[in-house]
Amino acid sequence: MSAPIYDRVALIGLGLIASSMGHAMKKWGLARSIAGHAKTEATRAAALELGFCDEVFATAAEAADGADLVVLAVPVGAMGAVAAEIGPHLKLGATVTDVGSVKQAVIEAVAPHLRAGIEFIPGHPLAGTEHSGPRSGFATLFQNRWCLIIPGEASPEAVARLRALWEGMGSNVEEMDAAHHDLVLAVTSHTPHLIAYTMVGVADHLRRVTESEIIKYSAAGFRDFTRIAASDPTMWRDVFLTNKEATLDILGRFTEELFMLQRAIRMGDGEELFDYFTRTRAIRRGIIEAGQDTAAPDFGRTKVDEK
Ligand SMILES: NC(=O)c1ccc[n+]([C@@H]2O[C@H](COP(=O)([O-])OP(=O)(O)OC[C@H]3O[C@@H](n4cnc5c(N)ncnc54)[C@H](O)[C@@H]3O)[C@@H](O)[C@H]2O)c1
Ligand SMILES: O=C(O)C(=O)C[C@]1(C(=O)O)C=C[C@@H](O)C=C1
Repeated sequence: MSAPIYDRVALIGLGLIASSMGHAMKKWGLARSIAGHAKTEATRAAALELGFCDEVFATAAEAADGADLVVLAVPVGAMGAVAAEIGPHLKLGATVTDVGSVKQAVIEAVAPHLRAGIEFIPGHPLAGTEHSGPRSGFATLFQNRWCLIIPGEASPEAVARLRALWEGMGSNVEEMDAAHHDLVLAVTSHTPHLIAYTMVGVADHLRRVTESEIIKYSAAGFRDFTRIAASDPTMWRDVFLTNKEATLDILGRFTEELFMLQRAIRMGDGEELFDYFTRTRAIRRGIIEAGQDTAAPDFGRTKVDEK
C-alpha cells in the first residue's frame, strides 16, 4: 500500500480502462475515494459490486464535483461533450486528464471547456485488451506498460502528481507532444487495428463467395493477427475519425510496401521476400528482447464484455 496520491478521483465512463484504473488505485491505495459516472444503471451497479468505485452518479457533473482528479475514460468522440458538462462543476486546482487513444483532437475538444485554474494533462496508457465494459478491467493492466502524458501548460507539481499515480499503477511514464503521439500511435496501434479488421472482412467475404467455413477453420496465424479486431467499434470509429491525417499517411506507406511485396510474389523474387522478412523479423524480435512487447498478458481477467 502506498500513501494516497489524490483524495477524490472521479472516473467518467466506466469501461475497460476506468475499471482497471479503479482496481489498481484500490489495490495500491492511490486514492482516498473513487467516484464514478456511467450512463446506465447496470454499469453503475457493476462498479459498486466489483468495488472499483466507492460512489456512482448518473451524471458526469455530480461525479466530478469536488474531485481532485477527473479521468475522462469515454470514447474519443465523446470527450468534448463530457468536458462541456463537467467544466462548470470542477473544483479550482483540480486536474483533468483523459486516457483517449488520440491526443490532438481530445485537446481541441476538451481544453475550451476548462477555465483558468484547472490543470489539464492529457494522457494515454499504452495498455488494453480487446474486451470492453466494467467487468473487463483488472488491476495489473498497466504494469510495465508505457503511459504517455502531454504536460502542455500544466504546472510541474500537477504533472508530477499524475506521473506518480501512473507509476503507482505500475506504468513507465513518458512526456510527449500531441502531434508526435498521434503519428507514433498511428503506426504502432491505429493502422494495425484497421488492417486486422480488414483481414477479418476479407475472410468473411471469401466465406460468403465460396460458401465455405473459412473462419471456423481459422489457423493460429489468423487468430493471433486478428485478436484486436474483436475490439469496441465505437472506440475505433472515433480513433479513425479523429486521427485522420496520421492514419492516412501510414496507410499510404503500408500500401506502398504491400505493393512491393505483391510484385515480388508475382515475379517469383524469393531474394526480395527473404531479405524483407529477415529484416522485419529482426526488428520484431528486437521489440520483445527490449521488454517492450505489448501483447496483452492474461492475468485471468474476466472475458465477459459488458456495457
Ligand atoms: N481499449 C483499449 O485497449 C484502450 C487502451 C488505451 C486507451 N483507450 C481509450 O480509453 C477510452 C475508453 O476506452 P475503453 O477501452 O475503456 O472503452 P469501453 O468501451 O470499455 O468503455 C467506455 C465507456 O464509456 C461509456 N461512454 C460512452 N460515451 C459516454 C458518455 N458520453 N458519457 C459517459 N459514458 C460514456 C461507454 O458506455 C463505455 O462504458 C477511449 O478513449 C479509448 O480510446 C482504450
Ligand atoms: O492489446 C490490445 O488489445 C490493444 O489493442 C491495446 C492498445 C494497443 O494498440 O496496443 C489499443 C489501443 C490503445 O489506445 C492502447 C493500447
